Amino acid sequence: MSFMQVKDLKVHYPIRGGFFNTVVDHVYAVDGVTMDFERGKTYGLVGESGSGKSTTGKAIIGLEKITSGNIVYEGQDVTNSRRKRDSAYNRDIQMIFQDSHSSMNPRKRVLDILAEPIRNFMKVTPQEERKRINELLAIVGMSEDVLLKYPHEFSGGQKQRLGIARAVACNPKMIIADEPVSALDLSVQAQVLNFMKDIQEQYGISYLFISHDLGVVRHMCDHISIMYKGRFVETGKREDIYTNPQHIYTNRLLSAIPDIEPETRNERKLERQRVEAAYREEQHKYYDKDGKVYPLKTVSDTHKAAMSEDEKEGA
Ligand SMILES: Nc1ncnc2c1ncn2[C@@H]1O[C@H](COP(=O)(O)OP(=O)(O)OP(=O)(O)O)[C@@H](O)[C@H]1O
Repeated sequence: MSFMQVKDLKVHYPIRGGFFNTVVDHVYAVDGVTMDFERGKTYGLVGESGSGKSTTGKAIIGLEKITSGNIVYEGQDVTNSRRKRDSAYNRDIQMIFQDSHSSMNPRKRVLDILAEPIRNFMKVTPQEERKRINELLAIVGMSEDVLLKYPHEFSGGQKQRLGIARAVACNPKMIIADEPVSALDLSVQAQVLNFMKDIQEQYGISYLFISHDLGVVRHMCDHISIMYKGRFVETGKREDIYTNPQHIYTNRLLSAIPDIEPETRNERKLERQRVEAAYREEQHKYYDKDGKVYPLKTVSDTHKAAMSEDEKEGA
């Protein structure tokens, strides 16, 4: 049963121009997308750069103005109340970004970064606030020493964990994760993704997981929409998207995933080496009109050979 629906969401940015700076056109960044979110599940939003994924996430949380469409949360239309600072919706729906560093105030210590959402949304005593901060530290597996540190003192993976701790501070129902691991090394990516999954299992959080990478999404998502130029070209369960993609664009994204099975990877590597070797060899050959092969060393040799053939013909 879904707890939140996004219906026919559109975000169009006006393009201004001309002498009077009037609206001459629009960027149709999001052009009519519909989504259903279920408790404890992960909804993947995948597409190439510029397809409208981030704008969708930001529009849902209230960081972008919606042109038309609706967001219904637990039966209430919240389309216009998303920007109210203290609304239940804003407490329940949180967002984490690719670059957690720039989403944290560099002049604030971890203590204040974690305390901020608690003060905004929980209305608790200072003792309760401190208790919650300690709980958050336990969730991310960090000691109290980190509380007096600043964001720049942490590695990328640690910062992303802190970003997640901040997002879960007020027991959200859903986290919108916009490319949460794409700035991290591969090994750290896996740690952060597993951490997100653990939190989901423990607290029943739903994710809207935004990524350009179908390989990463495969590990995380139950349901996936493929976005292209502001629209969904395909939506379905994870298994269906991976085993039976319907749209050519989905196929293209799938073919970009490096294979993770070691044997297949090895076979692919050998095949690639064979193709590359054959290609290199071809580059050093010149075929005349009758299919006779001449060895060539450089590209200019190719021209010379071709020219001499022409000269011969002209003679
Ligand atoms: N404030 C804005 N004004 C005008 N156009 C914008 C604005 N923000 C985004 N766009 C355009 O909207 C389209 C969708 O951008 P968006 O950032 O949502 O894509 P994306 O799929 O998240 O890509 P990326 O992964 O590169 O962020 C792009 O063409 C982008 O240039």
